[in-house]
Amino acid sequence: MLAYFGPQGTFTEQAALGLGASPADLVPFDTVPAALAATRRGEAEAACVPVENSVEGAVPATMDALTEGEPLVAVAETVLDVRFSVLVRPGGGEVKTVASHPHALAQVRHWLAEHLPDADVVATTSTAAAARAVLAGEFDAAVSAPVAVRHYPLEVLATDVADVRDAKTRFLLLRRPGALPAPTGHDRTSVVITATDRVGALSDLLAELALRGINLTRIESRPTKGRLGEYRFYIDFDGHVAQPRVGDALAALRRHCPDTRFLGSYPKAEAGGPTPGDEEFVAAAEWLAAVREGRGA
Ligand SMILES: O=C(O)C(=O)C[C@]1(C(=O)O)C=C[C@@H](O)C=C1
Repeated sequence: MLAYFGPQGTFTEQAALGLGASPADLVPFDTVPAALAATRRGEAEAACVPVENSVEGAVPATMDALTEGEPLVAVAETVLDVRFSVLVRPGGGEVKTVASHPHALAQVRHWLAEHLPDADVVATTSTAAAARAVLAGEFDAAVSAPVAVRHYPLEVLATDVADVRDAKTRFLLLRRPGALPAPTGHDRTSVVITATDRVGALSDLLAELALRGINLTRIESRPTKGRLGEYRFYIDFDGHVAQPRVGDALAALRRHCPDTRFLGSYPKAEAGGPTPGDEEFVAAAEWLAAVREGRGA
């Protein structure tokens, strides 16, 4: 069973299918924490959840759920283009209320102001939950994934709705810790670190990556929910932990901050340049071994 952030017809369902899940294996959960909890309990083999959007940024529910509870690690990612359809009940009258996931609403703010200026905007747990609620008569219109209309007998009021062209959302496939995906040469590593409160703490962490020629691809912070001013940093960087330079960097991060959680090394969805090779790291380790054994200098 593969858990995903549902119900049927979410972007996340499409992401899970794009990652090779078979439709018969997919089981929807109404929230990201619920999909991850089913995976932690072993009821689901893996969970597919949204992690960040190019317009609205990180999905806080996913970030928090990744640090609360037993560790899960990402084994794959995928990126989807995000454009919405606005769905209404067939023959439905005036649109007085429009519903969707907060991330979706944030991506169509201008469109709503122009086309449905008088409608009340209501947040739902997901874009597909909004479509389901429109069908049930709770709201008049839903901002949904285009595929939602295949699952819910609604009418399409508008297609291709997006304030920002080329908006994209990134999704992760997460499992309980186990064998890591093999390095491909185009990988990403994710960690979450609770930085200690001292001068230069974050700069020291980032320097460990820079010193080893590792490209930082994302950094986000979330409060620890403990003391005001105490943060967790979600850091993504190029490379796979199996590579000497990346493994070295990860150990250094862990030395700085014992509260470091590994969130996975997995192939990148979008091809970038290959991660720099590790030849000089391997050569230096061999040289050091020789020095220690009295074979070299
Ligand atoms: O509600 C959905 O359809 C989702 O899969 C969630 C989500 C998100 O969390 O950003 C995914 C893609 C879109 O950016 C809007 C909503």
